[in-house]
Amino acid sequence: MSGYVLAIDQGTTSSRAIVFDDHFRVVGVGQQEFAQYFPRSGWVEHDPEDIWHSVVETVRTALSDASLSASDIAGIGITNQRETVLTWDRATGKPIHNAIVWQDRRTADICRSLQNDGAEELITQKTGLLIDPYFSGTKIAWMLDHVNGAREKAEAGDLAFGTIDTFLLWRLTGGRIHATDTTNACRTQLFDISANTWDDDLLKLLRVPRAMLPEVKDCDGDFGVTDASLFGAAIPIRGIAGDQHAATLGQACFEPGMLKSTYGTGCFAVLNTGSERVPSTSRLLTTIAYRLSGHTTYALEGSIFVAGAAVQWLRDGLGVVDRAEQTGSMADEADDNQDVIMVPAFTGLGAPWWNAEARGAIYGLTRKSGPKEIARAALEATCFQTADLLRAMKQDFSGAKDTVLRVDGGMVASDWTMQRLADLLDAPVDRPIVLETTALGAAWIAGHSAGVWPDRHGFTERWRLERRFEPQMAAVERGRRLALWENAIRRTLAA
Ligand SMILES: Nc1ncnc2c1ncn2[C@@H]1O[C@H](COP(=O)(O)OP(=O)(O)O)[C@@H](O)[C@H]1O
Ligand SMILES: O=P(O)(O)OC[C@H](O)CO
Repeated sequence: MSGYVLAIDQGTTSSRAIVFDDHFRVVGVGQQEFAQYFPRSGWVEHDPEDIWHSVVETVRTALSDASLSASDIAGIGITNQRETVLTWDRATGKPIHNAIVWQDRRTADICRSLQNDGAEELITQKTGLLIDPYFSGTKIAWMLDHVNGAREKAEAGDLAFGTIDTFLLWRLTGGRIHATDTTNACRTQLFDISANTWDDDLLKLLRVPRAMLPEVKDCDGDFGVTDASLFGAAIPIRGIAGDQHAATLGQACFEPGMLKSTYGTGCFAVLNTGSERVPSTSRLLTTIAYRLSGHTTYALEGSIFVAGAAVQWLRDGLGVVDRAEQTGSMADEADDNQDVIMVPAFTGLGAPWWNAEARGAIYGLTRKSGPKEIARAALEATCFQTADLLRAMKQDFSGAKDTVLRVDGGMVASDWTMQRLADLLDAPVDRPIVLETTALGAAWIAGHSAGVWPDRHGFTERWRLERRFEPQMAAVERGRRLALWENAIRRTLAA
């Protein structure tokens, strides 16, 4: 059988399909951005049909870019933006509402009342998560309560719930398979990460009918085959993982203490903690890193909602840049005597603060401040937030002490940001040659599960460093800047 594997990477702002050969080289790519809908302040939606069409079209583009046909592909791996919620009619396959995206804050009130009812302990004990609108549970309840007749239909088993992977799987298999994997399930707030099952107490608490839930499989489970009419031949679907979990695998973070951070729309740092759950005392998430062939590996995760999204805002909101890559040279030229600090809490603050109501702020503006200082502040905010996460990880897990950070995602193209990251973390930052690590991780699951790619040891040997960024900033300056950030965070939380 051929060693070609296709990864579908369905992200927050774009869908990508990438064909890899058996040397893990990219041989074909398709990519499409799609519309973001902001119907009200703090609400974020996607049109499910946009997502579906972008996936089908990018797969076709990637195949033709690679000069391959569907029958040349040994397996598909799906990876996706997590927590985003979809519900569709089982009979027609039609979604009952737009997808409610992970960034969406509309369920802040439901979360507050869960908190007031003292539900957090149960949720954290079973799921490793906290109460925040970020997760899927309250979003599903909102959809069932706000679409006419939805709750009754869901209880009767006529509606299906799914995160993006599940929706794509349903459509790709012509409505034959309703399933997800453990990494996507574990972000819903409905899944017991120790027992590896949906949990009745949580379903009751969040008012989600069991009849609408998908079957949960290991990441390397058998997810059926694509409908032959879509790409010209049926392709086996041999792997699924949420994007941050796939990136953890793509970065070959197989050993406890290994850490990766992905800088896309948001930033998600995942620290492998091995086969035991490690509870967090610093308000990080305990989550499933991956589950392969019946064995669960756990992780601590720090989730930041705005990273590259702040750069997008400079481009699309403020209009001070035409292209994201201009921000690096602007930051380089910014005035060193101005301490402009941005807290990009556009949709609240994630780890370790978890404040759904916080909103963005810029501090330290003077009459001399301009686009360059603001661009630097946007890039540096991502580094400051990562420093908060790393500090929390070191508190929670002794194996994180001398950790090197492996980075990936669109924003790591910025040398300025990576150097500032190493400076503020006071730790080395490693950027690999293959930056499509999310897609590569999904491809590895599928390739290995299909029997055409090597095991984790063979895969690890082939991980290649492109550049290491070593810390260069003087300790006094690092301390001064981190203090400026702490002050800015304190004022934002108090506002
Ligand atoms: N050179 C750059 N400097 C800073 N930010 C960048 C650069 N290139 C891309 N980005 C940011 O990276 C993000 C895109 O990364 P990507 O991994 O594709 O995101 P996602 O998977 O969330 O859709 C965008 O928010 C963009 O603003
Ligand atoms: O699409 P990304 O890369 O911003 O990732 C989104 C995350 O999975 C949300 O938890």
